[in-house]
Amino acid sequence: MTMLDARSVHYSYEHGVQVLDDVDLRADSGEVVGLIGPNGSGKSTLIQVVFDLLAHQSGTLTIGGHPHTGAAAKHASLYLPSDDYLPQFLTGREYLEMVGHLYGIDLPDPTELFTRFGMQGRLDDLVEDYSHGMRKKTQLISALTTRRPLTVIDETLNGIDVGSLRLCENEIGRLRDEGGAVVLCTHDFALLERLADRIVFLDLGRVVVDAPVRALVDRHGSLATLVFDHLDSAAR
Ligand SMILES: Nc1ncnc2c1ncn2[C@@H]1O[C@H](COP(=O)(O)OP(=O)(O)OP(=O)(O)O)[C@@H](O)[C@H]1O
Repeated sequence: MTMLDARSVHYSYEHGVQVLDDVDLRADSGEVVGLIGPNGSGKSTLIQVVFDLLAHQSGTLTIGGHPHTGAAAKHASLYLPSDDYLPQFLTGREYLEMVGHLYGIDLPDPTELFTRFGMQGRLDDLVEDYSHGMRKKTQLISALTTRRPLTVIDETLNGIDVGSLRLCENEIGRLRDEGGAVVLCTHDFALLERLADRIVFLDLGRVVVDAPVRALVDRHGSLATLVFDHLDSAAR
């Protein structure tokens, strides 16, 4: 089933420059899609349009078959932003409970995940005392406990230690194996070669590649080479 279906999306910020130009982004159940592109290519803008954080201007967007602006779409999806913002006045446990309330679900006890992510004993500390990496990991734990049909992770994996990254890879793989759709926006191409099924490569607000990872690696040798070749090419 197609969990995310964004078609012909255009977006311009107020100054009028077009940032997204006829962009399609699809993610199916049981699929990890890697969203890549140079700085400023429009990845975060696209994700924010998908999550109705920026008002959609043209194109069609559905999540789980529902219009992306409606409650059913919002209930089916979770977005982890690139920043590490969490409410400072809550503990990690309270934050996760709040996320559970927002979705109307009882989340499993996060103690074990906190321990596995190297944060044992910190669940009842205020978020304001967490390091940057701990905040990122708390955001990730919210995704791993709410287990929405669509999870979009915008550079949330940057800045976490290598052991936690390994754990995340395994857990995102498990989400996918259980039928979840995951969109992973990252500059970590090695991670995507290990984890992603398909790559969507945005450049200057347009999709320049949408293909299975295996085929791309077979053709170019690596995702990095694919990107370098494109950036050096006259086609740009
Ligand atoms: N709030 C805003 N107002 C005006 N222009 C913006 C705004 N946010 C982003 N842009 C512009 O939109 C373009 C796309 O930015 P966006 O953040 O979507 O790119 P990105 O691919 O996510 O980049 P990065 O890899 O650096 O995170 C850039 O030219 C950026 O300057």
